[in-house]
Amino acid sequence: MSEIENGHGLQHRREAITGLGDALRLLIEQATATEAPTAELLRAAELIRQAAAPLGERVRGRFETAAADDLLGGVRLYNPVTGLGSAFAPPLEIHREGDVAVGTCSLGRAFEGPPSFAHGGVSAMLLDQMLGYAVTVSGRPGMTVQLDTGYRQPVPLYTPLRLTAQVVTVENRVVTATGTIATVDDPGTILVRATGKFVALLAEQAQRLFGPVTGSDR
Ligand SMILES: CCCCCCCCCCCCCCCC(=O)SCCNC(=O)CCNC(=O)[C@H](O)C(C)(C)COP(=O)(O)OP(=O)(O)OC[C@H]1O[C@@H](n2cnc3c(N)ncnc32)[C@H](O)[C@@H]1OP(=O)(O)O
Repeated sequence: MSEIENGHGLQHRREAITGLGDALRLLIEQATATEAPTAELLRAAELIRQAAAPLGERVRGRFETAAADDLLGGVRLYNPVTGLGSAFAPPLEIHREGDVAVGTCSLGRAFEGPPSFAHGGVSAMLLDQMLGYAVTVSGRPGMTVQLDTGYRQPVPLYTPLRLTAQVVTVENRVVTATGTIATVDDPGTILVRATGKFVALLAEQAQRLFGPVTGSDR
C-alpha cells in the first residue's frame, strides 16, 4: 500500500512537494545570483549533496507518473513550466478568462539570456505551455507540431509578466493558437508573440507514444 493510500493523504503530500519546490527554487535563485565567498560555495555543495541523497533512495522509473499527480485531471506537479514541485518552473500560473488563457509569472536570474533579460528559449517554453493550455481547455488537446515566436522587445527579469493565449482556428486535427507575453504594468506593449499548431493524436499514435505510461500496452 502506498503512503498516500495509507492515510498520510494526497493533499498533505502535494503540500510537501510544493514546499520542497519552493525551497529548490530559492536555492536555484540564490545559487545563480550569489557572489558569496568560494569557501561558502564549497560548503553549500556538500550540504546540498547530503540533502539530495535520501530523495534518491526511492525514485520512479521513466514510464511511471508521480503518485501525487493526476494525469487526466491535469495535475502535473513536476511540469517544468507550471509545476509547483519543479525546481526549474518559474512557476507560471494559468487561469481562464472566457476564451482566453491568462498566465502570470516572474523570471529570476536562472532564466537570464542577454544580461538582465530572459533567454529567448524560455519565452518560447512559456508560450508553448500557454498555447497548449488554451488548446486543451478548448476540448481538443494535442501535441505541438509547430511553434513560431516573434521577439519584439526583450522580456525583463524580476518583473511580473502577463501572458495570454487563445485558439484561433480548428482544421481537421490541427488546432492553431496564438499567444503573447507582456508585463503586468504595461499589458498593451507586446514583447513576444507566438503562433502554434497542435495536432490531436490518433488512437494508434497515442498508444505508440504513451502506451508504456498509461499501461495500455500491457
Ligand atoms: C482537464 C483539466 C485540464 C487542465 C489544463 C491542462 C493543461 C495542460 C496543458 C498542457 C500543455 C502542454 C504544452 C506543451 C506541449 C508540448 O510541448 S508537446 C511536446 C512537443 N511535441 C512533440 O513532441 C510532437 C512530435 N511530433 C509527433 O510526434 C508527430 O508529429 C505527431 C504529433 C504524432 C503527429 O504525427 P504526424 O505523422 O506528424 O502527423 P499526422 O498524424 O500524419 O498529421 C495530422 C495533421 O497534422 C498536420 N501536421 C503535422 N505536422 C505538422 C507541422 N509541423 N506543421 C503543420 N501541420 C502539421 C498534418 O498535415 C495533418 O493535417 P491534416 O491532414 O489532418 O489537416
